Formats: sequence, structure tokens, C-alpha cells
Amino acid sequence: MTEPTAAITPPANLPEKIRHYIGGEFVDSLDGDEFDVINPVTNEPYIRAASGKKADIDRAVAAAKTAFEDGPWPTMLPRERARVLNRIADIVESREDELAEMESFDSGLPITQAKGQARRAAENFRFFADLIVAQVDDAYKVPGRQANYVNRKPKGVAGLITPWNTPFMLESWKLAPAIATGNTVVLKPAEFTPLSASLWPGIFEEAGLPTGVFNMVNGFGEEGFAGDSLVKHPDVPLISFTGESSTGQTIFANAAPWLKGLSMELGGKSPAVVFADADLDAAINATIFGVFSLNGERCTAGSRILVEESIYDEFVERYAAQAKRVKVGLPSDPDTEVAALVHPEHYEKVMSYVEIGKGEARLVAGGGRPEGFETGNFVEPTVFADVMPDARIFQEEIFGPVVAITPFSTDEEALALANDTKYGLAAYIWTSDLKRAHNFSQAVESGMVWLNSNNVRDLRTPFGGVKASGLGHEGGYRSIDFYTDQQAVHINLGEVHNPVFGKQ
Ligand SMILES: NC(=O)c1ccc[n+]([C@@H]2O[C@H](COP(=O)([O-])OP(=O)(O)OC[C@H]3O[C@@H](n4cnc5c(N)ncnc54)[C@H](O)[C@@H]3O)[C@@H](O)[C@H]2O)c1
Ligand SMILES: O=C/C=C/C=C(/O)C(=O)O
Repeated sequence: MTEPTAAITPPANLPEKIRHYIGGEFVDSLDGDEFDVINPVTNEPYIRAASGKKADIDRAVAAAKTAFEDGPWPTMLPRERARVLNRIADIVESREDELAEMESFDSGLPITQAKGQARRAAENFRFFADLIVAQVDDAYKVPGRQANYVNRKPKGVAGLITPWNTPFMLESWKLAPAIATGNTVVLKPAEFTPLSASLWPGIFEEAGLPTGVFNMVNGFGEEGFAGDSLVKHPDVPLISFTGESSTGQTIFANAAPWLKGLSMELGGKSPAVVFADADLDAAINATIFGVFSLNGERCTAGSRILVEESIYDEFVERYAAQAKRVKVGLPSDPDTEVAALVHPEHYEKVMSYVEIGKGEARLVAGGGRPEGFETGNFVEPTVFADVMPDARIFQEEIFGPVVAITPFSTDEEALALANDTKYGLAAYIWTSDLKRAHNFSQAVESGMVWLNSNNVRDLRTPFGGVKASGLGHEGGYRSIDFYTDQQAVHINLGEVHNPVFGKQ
């Protein structure tokens, strides 16, 4: 049984309120507006947060612009900026427990997984510290005639808009490359989960990041609110956004008048394809982890499992049995594998899909609220089998611990099913046939493929989706490209070859 009192004990260092952070100071909204932040276990408000509007974004962008124009951050040596980034990583690491406790309390993530995400956040800063020091740029020469080189410049004020799933880690994913390359930033964290972001100012100050380089405005995304105002601010030349595909479309349209640089990491409905020749134990473990880790609130979740007919019945039976053993528990319990979804609104959305699924397919595990969890956003790990491709639970992103399993009989059918969605973020392929694995990878419509592998990231590789899953790529040098302008400088080394115009 659960102990509700343990669940609602707030972290020891809870701030009095969530404020914006502008030009080195914590501030309230200019109009004083605030909103409630909810704990996902009790669904009770536990803290107030400032709700930013256009006027607050104007202030934050002005502070970031001043810090960019007055320096020293954009013109510091890469080595000096890298030192600050490495200090940020050290501090994040040293505060892992505190950070994870806050994240878990605010978002409902299982504490053990929240710790892993805090370590990933630190690693993002370390990685980009290394990358800017090792950074090389193109130079080309035509001997005796011309030399050309690339002058890379930070763009200015970067607008960063982030979602509520693994919030601190996904914020670090954007913050690290944006500041590493010499930009200043305005971060707009997700309104469901602003708590861990309230630690950034202290971390950055302690690491020696100059005042005004990092600014943060909390609040909502809609028109007139913080997110929308950031997208429409004329002094913000680029927006890096992670969130829903429909929000991405709105941002795309709103940024169009300024032709802003856009990077968008959007939704997914990623297939995990299991062929009969796969290592079945490994495939089952990985596909369980792939959709139930991080509460299933993960853009790259393998939420459609396609299984070859000859092993289908065995797979479904074993998968359902293992899903039933996934430990649902309080976010604060170190043994918990699936905890509470972020917010009652999201819980209702996920539960509505569970009900839709019951009318569309065969329920083989879960399908309700776990026993012993009468309040809060708890959902049993839920498995549907025999899901047809026209089912809504096959096509639509659920973003919770719910998976659809579908049989296929040929490679061609597997590929057609894998691609039969508007999304294209990740694909996972399980087979011992090398040729099949590589040919399938070529043909599958996804930004990333994992072959016989869990979702393990190498920070040097591009991260992003195709179709409705995104626009552009970040990760490694792609992030450096996104957050900088590349100016080509051409130098004449010989005679001037231009034809002469207008000569008498
Ligand atoms: N592809 C990826 O890398 C990736 C990663 C994480 C999450 N996601 C996706 O994110 C979604 C879940 O996150 P969410 O519910 O927070 O997404 P969301 O789109 O509702 O919100 C994301 C952020 O955008 C802001 N926002 C909302 N409307 C806006 C507008 N008109 N202008 C500017 N900002 C606006 C929100 O306040 C929030 O900070 C899922 O669809 C998931 O797949 C994708
Ligand atoms: O949830 C969105 C982004 C996730 C990135 C990952 O590497 C992951 O899937 O954990």
C-alpha cells in the first residue's frame, strides 16, 4: 500500500514561489499574474508561479540583448566559455539528488529515472564544452587565386521553448549548445513543470555565467502569453521548440513574418519492429522499457510494436506478462518503474485513449487505475494486441504507458505498417539478419533508427524527426550549425578577374 503522506512531502528546498529570472534577478510578472502548479500524486496545487506576458518577455529579451551586445560572453574564447559550461556540469552533478527530487515531485517521474535524467543534463553541458573547444570550420583554397573561410557567429538572443516531459534534461539540451556558441537566451519552461527550472539561475550564477546571458520567463504558450510573445519578438532571431506537432505548426506560422531560424522536435508514434529471427528476450525487455520508462511520456517511445506472425502469439503473451510485472509506485520510491502522469488533464487524455482502445483492439494488460492509487494520475501499464492500422491508438500519440501491438507477415507489410503514420521520429528494429536490418533502416521514415538496441543516445549524432515529428536536427555539430550564422569570407589571392563594366 502507498503512504500518501510520503507522496506529498515537498522537497526541502522548495522556493516560496516560482518567479521569472531576468537580467540576474528573480522577478514577478509586471501585471502580478500567477498560476497554480499541481503535484501529480495529490493533484493539489503546491506552489504559485509567475505567469509571463508580452511585457515580461520584452524585459527578458531586452536583458538578453544587452548581454549579447555589451558582452563579454559572445566574444569570450571558446576555452573560457567551456570552463563555465564544465562548472555548470559539475554543479548539476553535485546537486543530482536535490534536482531529481524536485523533478520527481513536480512531474511525477520515478525518482531513480529522474536521477538518470539529471546526469544526462550534466553530460549535455560537458559535451558542448568539449565540442566548442574542438570546433573546426571550413576553409577552401584555389592556389594563387582565392581563399575562402567560414566565419561563425552566434545569432543573438535564442528563444527556447520546452515541454513538461523530462523538463530539466530537455532544457539542458537546448541551453548547453545555445550558450556554448555565444548566444544569450530566454527560456520558457513548460507551465506544468516549472520547479526544476527554478534551479538554473543559482547553478549559472555559481558557475560564473555572466549576468543577462540566461533569462527565464515562466507561464503559458497561448496568444499574448509568454511562449507566443517570445516567438513573435522581433529581437529573437531563432526559436528552438520541443513539444506537440500542432504547437509546432502554430509557431511555424507565427515566426514566418520574421523568417526566424526554427528547430522543432515534435511528437512521435515510433514503431518497434520485431522479426521472428530476433533475440526475443532482448527485444521484449527493450520494448517494455521503450514505452514504459519515463511513464511513457517520451517523444521517442516505441509505442507501436509490430511483430512477425510466426512469433506473434508467444510475443504477446510474454509481453503482457512482463508488462503486468512493471512496478507502479509513488514517484519518490526508488523501486518504482512507472509513477504518476504529469497532470490531471494529461491523465484524462491518456485514459480516454485507453477507453478508445478497448473498443478498437484486444486489451491484454492494464487498462485502468492501479490498485491502491485512488488519487493522482496513475495509469496501469497497458497493452493492446491485434491493433489495426486504422485504429486511433495505432495512429495518434498517447504519450503515456500504453502500447499497441500489431502482427505482420512479410517484410513489405512490416515496412508499410511502420510508415503508416503522420509521424517519423524513431524506429526500433529487432532482427539477426544484417541485410534486412540495414535495408529496413534505409526505407523506414524516421529521423532515428535503433537496431537491436534500446534508445541509447550518442550526443554526436543528429537528433530530430521527419514528417510531423520535426523540422531540422539538433545534436553534435547540427546544434552548432543551428545556433550560429555561417558567413563565407572570400579573399582574392591573385589578379582581379572581374569583367570591367562601363569602360569608355
Ligand atoms: N521530438 C522530441 O524531441 C520531443 C521531445 C519531448 C516532447 N515532445 C513532444 O512534446 C509533446 C508534449 O509536450 P507538451 O504537451 O508540453 O507540448 P506543448 O506543445 O503543449 O507545449 C510545449 C511548450 O510550448 C509552449 N507553447 C504552447 N503553445 C505555444 C504557442 N502558441 N507559442 C509558443 N509556445 C507555445 C508551452 O507552454 C510549452 O512550454 C508531445 O507531443 C511529445 O511528443 C517531442
Ligand atoms: O522526450 C523527448 C526527447 C527525448 C530524448 C531522448 O534521448 C530520450 O528519448 O530520452
